[in-house]
Amino acid sequence: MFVRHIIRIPNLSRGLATHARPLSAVPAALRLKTGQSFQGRSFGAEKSIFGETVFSTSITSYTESMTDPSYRGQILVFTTPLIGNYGVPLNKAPFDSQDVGVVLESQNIQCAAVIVGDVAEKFSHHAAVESLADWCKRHNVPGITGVDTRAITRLLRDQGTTLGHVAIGADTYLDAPKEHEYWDPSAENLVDQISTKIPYQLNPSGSIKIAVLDFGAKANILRALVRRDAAVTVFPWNYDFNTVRDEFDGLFLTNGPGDPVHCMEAALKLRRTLQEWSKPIFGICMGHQIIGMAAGLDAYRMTFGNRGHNQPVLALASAGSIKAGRVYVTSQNHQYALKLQDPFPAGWEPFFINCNDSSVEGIKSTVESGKKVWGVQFHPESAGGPLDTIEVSCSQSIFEVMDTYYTL
Ligand SMILES: NC(=O)CC[C@H](N)C(=O)O
Repeated sequence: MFVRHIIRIPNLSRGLATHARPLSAVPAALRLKTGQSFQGRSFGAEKSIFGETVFSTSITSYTESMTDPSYRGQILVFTTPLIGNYGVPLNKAPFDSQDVGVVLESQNIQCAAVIVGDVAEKFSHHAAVESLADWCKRHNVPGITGVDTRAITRLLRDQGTTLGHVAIGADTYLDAPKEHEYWDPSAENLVDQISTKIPYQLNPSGSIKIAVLDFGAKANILRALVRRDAAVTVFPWNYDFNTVRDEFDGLFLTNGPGDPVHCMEAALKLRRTLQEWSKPIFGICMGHQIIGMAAGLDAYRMTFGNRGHNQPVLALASAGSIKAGRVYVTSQNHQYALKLQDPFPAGWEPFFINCNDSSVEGIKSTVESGKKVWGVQFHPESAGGPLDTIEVSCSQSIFEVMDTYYTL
């Protein structure tokens, strides 16, 4: 009996530590436009790139963060020292009417590069099929390991998000780029590069019809809608929803990369929707910023933004299962925020506020306005991140907006 039991143990071998290919000793350096430089070793693609250097305080979910389209153009520094220890899963789900066909947040790695203190050369997870280094190599994304990410983070916290150059191999011996050579992703309309070009549908036989404006949607946002049996139609970010709005029960605006000012066109179209349409509208992150701009609020660039899965937000109003005065721990990834102005535009009120920096974390239409509109700066759909707001906040997404304000 005992022997038989032991013989079965190899079934568990997928969960045991797996050795990835040993890392190369190719030198690598992160050079910041402000002059500082950090030397380390290359992993992933041996290719030098430019980008905007940001840090994330998330402890897990490097695979979800790296495939989140909102990280496009960014050099992502992880403050957690050991990254890669559970490898990378096969990023494929059945591509059918229910799903966009991935298990992570999009098909590709979206960030421009990753910077880690110590990349794991061994990985261990039952779903892992490759190492972080091999995954980066396959996607032509460079990484640097062996740098003091704490020092980089302290710098970025003081001087703000900074343009950077990831130099690999021979490039590390060359002079740092001149100031004007640094590429600034926020000057481009990144949303236009990533948004779907043509409308498509998920779960067409769903019981409630939701239109989604795609600014660079994380897959889990679409899954969250389908899971609640929505028939989801995903439109390009600048599609004029006003031309089809009679066919829908609700409108959802997704997350997305870059400066929201490039999407002013969408905010202006939404302004008309807000004036003429009274069905529920809900937005996450970029979607929330677009709703705010349509309502007449300004968006501004924060010093270093908020990226991580441990951001506390205070609810200022009660609505649905949200209780005023409660703090919720949330997942975030943003550089811009809506300006807290006093008074708020007529018919609107702040909904959540960040406990660390007092930035606006949510807005909503007032009950008196008769509208049913919410936006949250954080990611209630939480992939990755704490599940706190999945249960208790507006993460019930547009459905909770609907439940809160009217019965379907
Ligand atoms: N995750 C997002 O949607 C981010 C929104 C916007 N690109 C920002 O950085 O603030």
